[in-house]
Amino acid sequence: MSHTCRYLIVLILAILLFPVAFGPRLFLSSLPFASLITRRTMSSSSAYSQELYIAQLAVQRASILTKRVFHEKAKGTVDKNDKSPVTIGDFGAQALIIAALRHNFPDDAIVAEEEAAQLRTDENLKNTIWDLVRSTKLDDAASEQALGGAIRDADEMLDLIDRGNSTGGNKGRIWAIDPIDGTKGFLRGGQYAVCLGLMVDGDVKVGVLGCPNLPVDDKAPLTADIGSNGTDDEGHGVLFSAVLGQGATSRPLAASSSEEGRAISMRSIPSDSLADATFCESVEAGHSAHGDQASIAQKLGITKPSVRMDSQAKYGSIARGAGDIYLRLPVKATYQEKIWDHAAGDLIVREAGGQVTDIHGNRLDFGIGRTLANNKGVVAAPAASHAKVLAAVQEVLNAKQ
Ligand SMILES: Nc1ncnc2c1ncn2[C@@H]1O[C@H](COP(=O)(O)OS(=O)(=O)O)[C@@H](OP(=O)(O)O)[C@H]1O
Ligand SMILES: [Mg+2]
Ligand SMILES: [Mg+2]
Ligand SMILES: [Mg+2]
Repeated sequence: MSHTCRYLIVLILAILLFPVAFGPRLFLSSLPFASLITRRTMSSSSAYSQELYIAQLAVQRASILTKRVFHEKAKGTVDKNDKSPVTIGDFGAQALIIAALRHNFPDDAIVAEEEAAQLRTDENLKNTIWDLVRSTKLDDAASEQALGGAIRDADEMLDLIDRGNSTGGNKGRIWAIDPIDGTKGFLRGGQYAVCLGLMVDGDVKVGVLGCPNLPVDDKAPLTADIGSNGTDDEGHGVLFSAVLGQGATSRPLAASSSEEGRAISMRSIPSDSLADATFCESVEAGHSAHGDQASIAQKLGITKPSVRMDSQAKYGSIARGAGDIYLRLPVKATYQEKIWDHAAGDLIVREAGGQVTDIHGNRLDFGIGRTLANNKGVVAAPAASHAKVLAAVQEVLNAKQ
């Protein structure tokens, strides 16, 4: 074998073995769009890793938009048919999340809270939202590219918002979006959450909650937070995530996508010492029955006052042990809870060691449409004490009949 031939063989072997010797991450990082490629390749080992990655980025980007609305804009509040408020932040965040999902998972169905009908007849409102949407981007260009980049024009934005009109069900892949959960809290400067969940055949597999006004610190004490906060300072903004069977995590909402989440878990409180527990409930008395909830707490020997906060921030807070129990007892027998108000939070709490059921003890059924028509109310607690909490719920409700 000639020298040249030997030299060529050594060179070819060196090229082939380089990635093995120095690790695929190093090799891939030398290619264009490196962070995107490494992220996709390296995280593909666990189930739903790509869905989680995109969902986290989409929620981060939408949260940037909602914070901009809070700080920079008149909120553009309009009343929906049911008299609940919706703001330019709700529409804009929904458009951005759906754009990211359509780019990455074009065949998936989407159930989202808002619709574009009002924007189609109000040019001013449409243009204000379009202005926000087209100018809201993630700082990191590779992450922005992973979400598919900019939406083409205002009309495409309206069509994207209306892509969230799936009827839901228990077949196939369906995303549930609440672009701003706790809109009233958002308007008050209190708690709100940007919520995204993926259901497959009716079962929630991935859940992500962006909570811009919760403390980053998982150990921060839970305080009733009914407004005037909206500080958005250094210590606020947390992203909760969970994948079925893989646990739940939290990380700063402003963190880069390469930052690993911290594992979170519910406090383990023995069912015979619930007196120390902290329970959370809605701020709005029209959304859950404060009186019944107070009676249940009393029955359980809970002495601390309830912590009232808006939105699925309640699920995130109990999942990281800042609180323990979330009670949402129906005010009106006819109200059907919406799947986007619970999908992400339900999974995050269960993956953190909790149990979530309705007042009858049934798991929430996300597979029958846009609402939880098979369920009434919500009872979320650490798995070991859920039965005791549920018994107290039923005693109080039965005594009323
Ligand atoms: N009557 C009734 N009963 C129960 N729930 C209702 C009711 N009406 C509205 N909603 C939904 O409540 C969502 C707000 O969540 P919370 O109740 O947890 O927060 S709040 O304290 O009331 O703001 C809120 O979500 P957003 O609209 O996304 O803010 C509503 O979907
Ligand atoms: Mg709403
Ligand atoms: Mg909601
Ligand atoms: Mg909402």
